[in-house]
Amino acid sequence: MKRMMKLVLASASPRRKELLAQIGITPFIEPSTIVEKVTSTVPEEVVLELSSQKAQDVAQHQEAGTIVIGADTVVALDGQILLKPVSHEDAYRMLSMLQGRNHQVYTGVTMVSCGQRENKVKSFVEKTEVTVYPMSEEEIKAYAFSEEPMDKAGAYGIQGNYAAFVKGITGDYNNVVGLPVGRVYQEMKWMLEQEGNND
Ligand SMILES: Cc1cn([C@H]2C[C@H](O)[C@@H](COP(=O)(O)OP(=O)(O)OP(=O)(O)O)O2)c(=O)[nH]c1=O
Repeated sequence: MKRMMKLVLASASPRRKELLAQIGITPFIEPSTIVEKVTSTVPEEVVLELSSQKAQDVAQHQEAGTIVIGADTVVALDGQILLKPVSHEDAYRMLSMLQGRNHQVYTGVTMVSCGQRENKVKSFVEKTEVTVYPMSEEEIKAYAFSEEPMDKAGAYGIQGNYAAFVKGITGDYNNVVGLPVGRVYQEMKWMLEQEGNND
């Protein structure tokens, strides 16, 4: 990327930080403190709203020349949103619904480029289809009552033990883990090029 700028990741998710590190980007970490509120029940709209709230919240305190990235990931089954489980029983319920079926993972990303006078904002949604093998009662219970599901949308981590149950995916794997880094890089490059052209 041609210009030096400060990058802030408005996220407490260690996975998002690691995915950026994988492509050589070391962001400052400033998780947003907003109380997440949504006006929609459509997965694509929900992740856009939440990613925007997180990025805008953190962008308020930044100096010009900073880019803030906010992201939000949900799992959707037949259009119904599955967020993070609130308990192991809740994880068990979600995992029972997902086994033997296809579902979608949506990550919304909002990038705010902080300027002297105004901020520029770019948002997008990335979708990945995931097919899950049938799971036995014992497998669902063992996984649901492990620590892995608790901080993850849909109660699973494709990057962890749940890989044993993933038959296939269509789309970006990193999107399921919480950040479609390829698209983030491309969109950020485009954003900086546009700003360079306007200088
Ligand atoms: C489906 C799936 C989700 N996840 C994670 C990615 C996200 O961290 C989490 C969804 O929660 P989010 O609310 O998107 O993010 P977060 O609370 O972890 O972090 P922050 O709000 O501060 O940005 O689920 C996996 O790690 N693996 C998976 O396979």
